[in-house]
Amino acid sequence: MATAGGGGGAISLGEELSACLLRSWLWLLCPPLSTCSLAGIGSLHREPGGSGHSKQALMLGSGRRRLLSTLLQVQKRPCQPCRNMRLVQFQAPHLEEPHVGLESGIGGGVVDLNTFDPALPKTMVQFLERGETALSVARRALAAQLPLIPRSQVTFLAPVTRPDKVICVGLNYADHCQEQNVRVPKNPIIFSKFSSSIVGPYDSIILPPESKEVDWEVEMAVVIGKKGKHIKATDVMAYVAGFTVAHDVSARDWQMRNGKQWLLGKTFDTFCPLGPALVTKDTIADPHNLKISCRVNGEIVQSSNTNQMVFKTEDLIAWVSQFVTLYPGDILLTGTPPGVGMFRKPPVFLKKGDEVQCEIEELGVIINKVV
Ligand SMILES: O=C([O-])CC(=O)C(=O)O
Repeated sequence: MATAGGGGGAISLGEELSACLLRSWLWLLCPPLSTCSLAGIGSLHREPGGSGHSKQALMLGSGRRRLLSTLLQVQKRPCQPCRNMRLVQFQAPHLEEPHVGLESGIGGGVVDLNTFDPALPKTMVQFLERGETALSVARRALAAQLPLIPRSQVTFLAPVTRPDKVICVGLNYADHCQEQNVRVPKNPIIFSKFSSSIVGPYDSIILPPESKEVDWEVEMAVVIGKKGKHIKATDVMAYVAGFTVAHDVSARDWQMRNGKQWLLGKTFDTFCPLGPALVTKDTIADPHNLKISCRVNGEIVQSSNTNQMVFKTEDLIAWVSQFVTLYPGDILLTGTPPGVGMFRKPPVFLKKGDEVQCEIEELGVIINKVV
């Protein structure tokens, strides 16, 4: 599993891409080895005659050995899906203010897009407002041999801060409806969080003294890329910038008070960790077929797939945009799978010292300590 920290080496994103291309090439030559991390290949290289894999390594011809050596020089840590475009907002000690960047794969270092092109805006909302112009700069940066800022020097902010809206969807997994004995809704159930609840992917969740029942909810979030109203389901993807991981932290006691308006229970400060990256839609194979999970103190509490969503991104955005204009940077949380604390027997709630990891395949993992 990907980790939040992990040292970024002094390699460039271009080199990392080359490693991926070389690895694909290696797959053609030697399929079983290509599924190992490059670090793994390193150990195969050093330990001939050990495991079955090592024997395979020994059997390689000189051409393949040269290829392996090249790979080892290029990168010695696992190569995560590095063709994703992973837009981030980050801060680093040498910067006066946060910048927009590219995360070089899950757990990798960061390319500073504002250094690559000083004309680019420094916030994601403004970056998205520039549309294709900004995205094409990011694409050029992805393809270039740019230096990476090591991950150890980077503080990640949420990929979007202060959007116009954070829209949420309730009861969007049939089995989450089942665990609370309610019917699957006929139309999406929409509520919201204030944007002040957004925090970064590794920031703390602050337990409010006003609540005794704070619960977890992993969710996939959609990030809007273009202004739109009355968007047809068939046109929705043209309005989507990409996807990220969200945690819809929920104070159950307050969710059910206040005339049963969910807002207060959902919008305490720090109740919307997001990130680490906005993965652009064109670089994800299928956002509606991704494993999604939540761990509390290392133990899996939610485990599902986004293919279980009742209403998919197209239906949700078509529905919501009947009522409100969507703007670049708006966030839509798409609902949580079963396994929340409130419906356990007995119920379980978050307490100080807990650590929650929300993970979605291809998108990444956010890790938030409860304080
Ligand atoms: O269970 C809730 O509180 C509703 C909700 O946010 C969801 O289903 O994702």
